[in-house]
Amino acid sequence: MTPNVVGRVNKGATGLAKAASLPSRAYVTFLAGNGDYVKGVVGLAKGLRKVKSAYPLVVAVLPDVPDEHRHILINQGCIVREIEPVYPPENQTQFAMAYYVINYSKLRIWEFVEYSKMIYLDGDIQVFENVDHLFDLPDAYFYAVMDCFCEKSWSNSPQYNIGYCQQSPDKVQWAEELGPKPSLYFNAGMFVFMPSLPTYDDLLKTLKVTPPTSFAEQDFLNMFFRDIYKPIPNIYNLVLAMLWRHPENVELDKVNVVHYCAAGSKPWRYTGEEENMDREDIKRLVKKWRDIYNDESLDYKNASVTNKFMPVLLEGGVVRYVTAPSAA
Ligand SMILES: O=c1ccn([C@@H]2O[C@H](COP(=O)(O)OP(=O)(O)O[C@H]3O[C@H](CO)[C@H](O)[C@H](O)[C@H]3O)[C@@H](O)[C@H]2O)c(=O)[nH]1
Ligand SMILES: O[C@H]1[C@H](O)[C@@H](O)[C@H](O)[C@@H](O)[C@H]1O
Ligand SMILES: [Mn+2]
Repeated sequence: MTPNVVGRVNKGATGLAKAASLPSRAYVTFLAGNGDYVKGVVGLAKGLRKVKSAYPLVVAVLPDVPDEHRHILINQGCIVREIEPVYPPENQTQFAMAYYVINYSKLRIWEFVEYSKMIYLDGDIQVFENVDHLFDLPDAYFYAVMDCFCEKSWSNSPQYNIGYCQQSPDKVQWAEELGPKPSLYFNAGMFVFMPSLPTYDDLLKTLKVTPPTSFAEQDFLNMFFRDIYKPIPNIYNLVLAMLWRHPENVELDKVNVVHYCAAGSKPWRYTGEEENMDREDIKRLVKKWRDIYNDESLDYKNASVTNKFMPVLLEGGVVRYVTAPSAA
């Protein structure tokens, strides 16, 4: 099989030949509905451009994303791919938090096998440093950042109830009477994975016989990839609650990727009124996101030619996206 191609092309034909031997890689995010998450994805596309990521951003959109939003994304250089929704087994959605049920559809990204490796990023994530090196992590593992159990969103869990968090496992010890200590648990807003049709089939088959739980596909992915999960440092997905729950574990100046997942922290609708939102560090991070979102020089149409993805026609008429040849 011809290897898939996405890569930085530096110089004309030599560059293309080189690109043809590169594995194909892309960032991928997920978009549902006609609300304002499209702003998050635009911010993310511009953030990836700002840090000169060599790989495109694929947006997996549900059918309910309006054309107008799809056009906004295409005009920002994104590759828009429609996916069908995935629902948990019938009549069982009450066990997952309603807001998260739609996230099961994220499982469709395992079908994107024209890419050999992808980095999934939620639409409420921003990248402040280039993290392309994460694509070079050894294959065959599932990489993500460990979550924190201290926010109210976890209040239905035994962890929250006894005050146990894997981020500070010595503060409150796991209570053995609750059963075996839970495996390491990741936040599913960011992960490095390898699309694969056998894995995709297995994911969907397993989902059919797995009762939904509070954090929907996040719980499911944690269960499914338990044996190959490798934690990576929290600089690759800073869950904002870490700033007030585990400040000793955070080196803010080293953080590459920020996840605006705390209640009230979405930068495109931030008011500062919710709990913890008037912190100086939060205000600074929201401003950093907004500066990128509002920076017109980062719009695809204004981006320098070396930082744009261009479709090229390869042998067999296959279209792949590569960055444009530099003018040099
Ligand atoms: O109306 C919506 C809601 C969500 N999303 C997409 O779904 C993602 C997940 O939603 P949130 O970012 O609002 O959720 P959280 O970060 O609080 O949720 C976390 O837990 C979820 C459990 O389902 C998912 O695993 C999610 O990736 C993980 O970051 C969004 O970023 C966005 O990409 C939309 O497009 N439209
Ligand atoms: O994915 C969820 C979500 O991001 C919540 O906002 C956060 O409190 C949880 O820790 C996390 O598991
Ligand atoms: Mn999120």
